[in-house]
Amino acid sequence: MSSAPRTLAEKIWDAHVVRSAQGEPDLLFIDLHLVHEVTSAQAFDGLRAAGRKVRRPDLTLATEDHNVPTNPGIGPGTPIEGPGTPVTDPVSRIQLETLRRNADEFGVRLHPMGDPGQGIVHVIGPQMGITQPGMTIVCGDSHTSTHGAFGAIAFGIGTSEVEHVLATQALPQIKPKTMAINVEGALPDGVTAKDLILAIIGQIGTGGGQGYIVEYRGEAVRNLSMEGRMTVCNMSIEAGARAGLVAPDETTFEYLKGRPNAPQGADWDAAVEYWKSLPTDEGAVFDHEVTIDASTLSPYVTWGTNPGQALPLGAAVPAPGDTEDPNGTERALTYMGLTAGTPLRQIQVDTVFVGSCTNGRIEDLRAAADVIKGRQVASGVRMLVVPGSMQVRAQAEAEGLNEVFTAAGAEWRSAGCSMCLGMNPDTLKPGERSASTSNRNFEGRQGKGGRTHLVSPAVAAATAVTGRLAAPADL
Ligand SMILES: CC(C)[C@H](C(=O)O)[C@@H](O)C(=O)O
Ligand code: SF4
Repeated sequence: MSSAPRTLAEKIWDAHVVRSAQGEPDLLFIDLHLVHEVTSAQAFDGLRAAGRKVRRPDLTLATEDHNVPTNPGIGPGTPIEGPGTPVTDPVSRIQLETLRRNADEFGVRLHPMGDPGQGIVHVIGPQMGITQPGMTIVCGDSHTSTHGAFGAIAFGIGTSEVEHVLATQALPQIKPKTMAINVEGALPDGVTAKDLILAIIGQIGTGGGQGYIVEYRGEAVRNLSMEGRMTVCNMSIEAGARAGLVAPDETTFEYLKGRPNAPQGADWDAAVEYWKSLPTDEGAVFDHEVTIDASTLSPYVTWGTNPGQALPLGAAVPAPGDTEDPNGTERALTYMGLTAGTPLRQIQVDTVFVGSCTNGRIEDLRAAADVIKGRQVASGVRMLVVPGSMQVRAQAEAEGLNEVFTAAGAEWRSAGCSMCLGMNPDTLKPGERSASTSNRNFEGRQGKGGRTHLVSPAVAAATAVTGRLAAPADL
């Protein structure tokens, strides 16, 4: 092996190449394959048709997340069909039934709706300690980049690739280029990981990461919790990046230690020693570098229909002529029903959603609860708080956060993707406007005709109180 300095991404990549040939993609070994109901059915069909088995069921984990309703009463044994099922949409039911049949037939572990281990695929991996530094992780889901927060190469794949990984536990991949995003200085008080990633995408654009694995570096990133790092890595894909990662450090080890699937005893010590060898070497060269001054940031919100259309909350809706893409801005403003020059703080919402794989973890719920505690959701506003997993839900309940939310007039729900996207009953009606802690504000994302402003959990909670886009400092 060469002794030239390497980046974190290059080290993980090199350690997983099982076959490399000039002019061909590398064949990578995959350490963890996550599966959900939306992108797996055809892959299992393909295996069945070819008479193949799942090569490594021990490295494969499935959950139900996109199609599950989040009615408060859902628990172990809640049926997905028959009288009394909360699953009313036939397509959702078929997808859930199919995943259950496939998991059973192919011997894949599955956390079904209502199971205490169930949750959004990108929330349960980390919470189980199954997501670890140095790994290669794939899932038929673009936000697989979330797991990069642990110093893993984690990326979304298509359904034919899902089939390939199920059959072989390997995947041919062209090596992406490397980019460093250096976030220097400290985030000011009240500025969160979500604001940081919205600011980054606002700066580099939704195509800015295309062709790259991004490593987030610098003081502000080092100071983020694991939850915050997951929020940042989660949205790498919204900047077009193949993956996003953060070097493992004491924060990572502290988070993992003692989790059910984390190594133990001597194995733990050996793992930590290996993980400590992963960070980018002094002198390693990235193909591209971007520097962000954290101290200049403030709470960010989106005004348009892609995550790059983000501005500080103190700004106003831009005029088409003031942007690089006047036509795109014009179209976004029309869809969003906004007028150029309107201060963002004057935008009124009728729905607030706290949840998703971006901001549905315990720390996110704590941040929202902190703001809403002792206050009331504004009249005419509906606030949904949806834990990213049943375990997050249980923990939040143990901390009394559910009572904080319900006392404020918010709805406390069961775990799932929920209003992040319109694949389950939690949707916006045409023309409704949300402040949402999720990651995509595309046209129709939260329901046909729905309008989405992406925000942090703290901004979501403050917005619920005032009924207009607001930060906690405004209350
Ligand atoms: C349904 C799934 C394929 C999709 C994705 O890949 O990201 C979804 O999770 C999303 O967030 O849009
Ligand atoms: S929470 Fe949203 S972004 Fe995350 S996996 Fe579900 S639908 Fe995709």
